[in-house]
Amino acid sequence: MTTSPDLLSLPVIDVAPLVAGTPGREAVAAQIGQACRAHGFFYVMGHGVDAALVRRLEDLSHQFFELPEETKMQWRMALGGRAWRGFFPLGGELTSGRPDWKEGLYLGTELPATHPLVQAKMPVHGPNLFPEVPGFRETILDYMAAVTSLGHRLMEGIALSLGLPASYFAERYTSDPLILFRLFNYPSQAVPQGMDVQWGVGEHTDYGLLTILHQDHIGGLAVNTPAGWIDAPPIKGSFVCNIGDMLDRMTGGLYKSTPHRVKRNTSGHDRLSFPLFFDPNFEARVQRIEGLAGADARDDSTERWDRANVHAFNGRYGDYLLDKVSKVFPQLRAEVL
Ligand SMILES: O=C(O)CCC(=O)C(=O)O
Ligand SMILES: [Fe+2]
Repeated sequence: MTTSPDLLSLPVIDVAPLVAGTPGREAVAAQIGQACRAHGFFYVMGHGVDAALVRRLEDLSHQFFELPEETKMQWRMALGGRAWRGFFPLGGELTSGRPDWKEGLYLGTELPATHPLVQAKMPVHGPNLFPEVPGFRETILDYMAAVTSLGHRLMEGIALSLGLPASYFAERYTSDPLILFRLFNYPSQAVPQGMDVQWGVGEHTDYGLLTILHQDHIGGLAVNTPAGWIDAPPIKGSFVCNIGDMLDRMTGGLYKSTPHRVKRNTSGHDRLSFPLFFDPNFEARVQRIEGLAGADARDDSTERWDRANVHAFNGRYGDYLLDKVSKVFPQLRAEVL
C-alpha cells in the first residue's frame, strides 16, 4: 500500500481571514477541520503575530539559558509554589516516566499575589518568576498576549469546523482561558553515562484544548499520525498547532489529541521552543459536544501513551491538569501541593 503524500506532511494553513474575521474564515475553518480529523496537527501562517516580537523572545531566551545553572536556579520552580512557575534544570521534567533532555522556564497568565484566586491558593494561578534579563518580562507578557489572542481566533475556527457557532468555546470554556506558557531549551549536550534519557521530550499528548508552538530553526519535533511517525520541521514565520486531550474528550474522539515527541538535540546548537497551552478555565467542567456525527467516544486507552481513557473524565479541567502535572514533576508535588 502506498501512502498519499499529504499524509506524510502536515498542512500549512493561512489563517489571515480567520484572524481578520472576514468571510473567508469558513474556508479556513474547513481546512482546520480536515487537519483535526486527519491527525490533529497543522501549521498556521498569516497569524498576525509580530515577527520582531518572536525574534526578541528568542534572543532573550538564549541570553537566559546561557546563564550558569546556579544563576538560573535563583528562579527555580520550588520558589513558585502553587503557581507552578519558574525554572527547571536539564533532566528536571519526566514525560512518560523518564527525564527529558531539556531545561525550561514555566510561565502563565500574570496574576498579582493580591488577586482573589491567588489569595484562595488556587493551583497554577499566580505571579510569574521573571528572570532578571532586561526586557524579558515585557517581551514574555507581550508574546503571551499576542498568542492568546490568536488562540481565541483559532478556537473560533475550530468551532466553525464542527458546525458550531464561532463563540461556542468562548461561551463555555475560554472567556478566561487557562494559559500556561513554557520556554524550552534543548541543549546539544551528551547524556552522562548511566542516565536513562532517550528523548528531548518523550511521547505524550497535550492536556488541554489547543497548543500553539513556536520552534526555532533546529527541528526535532515528530508526530505520531495514522500513517506513522512524521517530522514537524521548522517553517519560518509559522506556529505549529495541535489539539489536546480536552478537545478529544469534547468531540468524542472526532478530533484526536495526537502523540508527539522531540528528538534529543545533537545539532551542536541549542534548540529553543515555546509552547503556549490555550486551555479551558481551571473551574470549567468539560462536557461532550452533543450531536457530532462520527463521534463515538471509543475507549482507546490501550493504544494511548498514558493508557488513559479521556472520554471517562468528568470534572474540572484543573483537576485533570493537576493529575498530569504532578506526574511530570513528582518531587514538586510533595513540596508544593
Ligand atoms: O518542543 C517542542 O517542539 C514540543 C514541546 C511539547 O510537545 C510540549 O511542551 O508539550
Ligand atoms: Fe506537547
